[in-house]
Amino acid sequence: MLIKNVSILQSGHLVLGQDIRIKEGKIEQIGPELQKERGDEEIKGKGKLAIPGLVNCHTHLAMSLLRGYADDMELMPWLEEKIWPLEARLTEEDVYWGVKLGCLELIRFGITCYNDMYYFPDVTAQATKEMGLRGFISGVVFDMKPELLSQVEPFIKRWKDDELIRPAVGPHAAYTCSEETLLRAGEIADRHQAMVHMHISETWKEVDGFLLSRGKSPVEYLDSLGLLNSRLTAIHCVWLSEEDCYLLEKRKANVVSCTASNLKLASGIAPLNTLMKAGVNVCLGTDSACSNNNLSLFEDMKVTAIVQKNAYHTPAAFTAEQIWQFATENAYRAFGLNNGMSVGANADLALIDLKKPWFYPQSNIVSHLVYSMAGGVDTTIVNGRVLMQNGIIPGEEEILEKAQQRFIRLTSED
Ligand SMILES: C[C@H]1O[C@@H](n2cnc3c(N)ncnc32)[C@H](O)[C@@H]1O
Ligand SMILES: [Zn+2]
Repeated sequence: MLIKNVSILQSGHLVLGQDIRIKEGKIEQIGPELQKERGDEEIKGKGKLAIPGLVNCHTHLAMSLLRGYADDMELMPWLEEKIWPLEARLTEEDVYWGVKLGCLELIRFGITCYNDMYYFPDVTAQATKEMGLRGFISGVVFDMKPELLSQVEPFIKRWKDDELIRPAVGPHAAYTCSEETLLRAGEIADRHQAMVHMHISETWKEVDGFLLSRGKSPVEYLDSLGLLNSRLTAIHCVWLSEEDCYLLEKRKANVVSCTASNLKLASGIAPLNTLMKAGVNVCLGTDSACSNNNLSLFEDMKVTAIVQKNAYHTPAAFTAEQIWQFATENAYRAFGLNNGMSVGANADLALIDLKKPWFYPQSNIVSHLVYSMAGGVDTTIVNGRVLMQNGIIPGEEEILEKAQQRFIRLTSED
């Protein structure tokens, strides 16, 4: 495949007139006027910017079915009164179509890889594979459904050799898993060198509860169980002490901020500047479409930037370049992905139409991507396969209809 005459970013500057050759899922060559080889499919890149795909580092993709279902509530009543009762009725088919609906949205926002935690992880993995995205999929584990713990290792074994799916372990949170469950989840992950995906210190009530009952913050408690390491994605981390930040750095854990979701649930604002100063690898996730309520990292990049500036009382707290790194390079580091606009990297790319008013005047493009971007991308490619071209995703109509039907079935008993 040859993407012709496209613009790319080099050290933040726009370089026009580049061709990108993709072979066997990798970027093989980048440069001006590459020769078309026989059988090369050609994609017209004129007027477009090619970016390395974004990574959404925290999702519950199937919850796209519940968009708009429970707004304007705090986390625990939201979970206990609305979400968990409804999830008790979820079937595999609901998850299948919910994930596909979520994949459509990821593709439209130039996200080529995502980190998910949910029920029926085999179904999530299967639907993701059919949609063509790269996914780190964790089977959720908590004590409300004790059978989940024994299901996670067989799930990892079934998917561990897949090209695009990386199975992982998702202990839901320290407040929903016993010490025993957390230790078992950690052992399974260690045995398979799998990632661990966990909600940590999301609300003040959670942290306060741990300080009172154990005399430790959730981060300190999880460290005492050996769960903090470079294979951990610590989601939310809103209520951290400075000591927590340094401990996360010492253990090389990755922190994923879900700024919009945290704001919408009124959970608070994560101390990202303090984490950055401590040297922690910070990434971004949307959380689910039921608490965000979309899966756009462009929106989360902007919200994160402007909220952090206010939290630290200075617009200098974060630059557009730093925020852009959260959604790209930092995420690639967290998941060990060889992504980027370079030869040999995974051909996980998105093309963005630059002929839009929000990209003019064409000056500081990274600033435009973080602060001005509206709408979605034009074309999305994962592992060298085109998932959307010029805004068209094959099969989209059916997925939208099926998602509507599943939602009606799910909520008919409410
Ligand atoms: C995987 C499990 O996590 C729940 N879930 C969804 N969003 C959040 C959140 N912000 N915090 C904690 N749990 C959440 C899902 O509803 C599901 O029960
Ligand atoms: Zn979550």
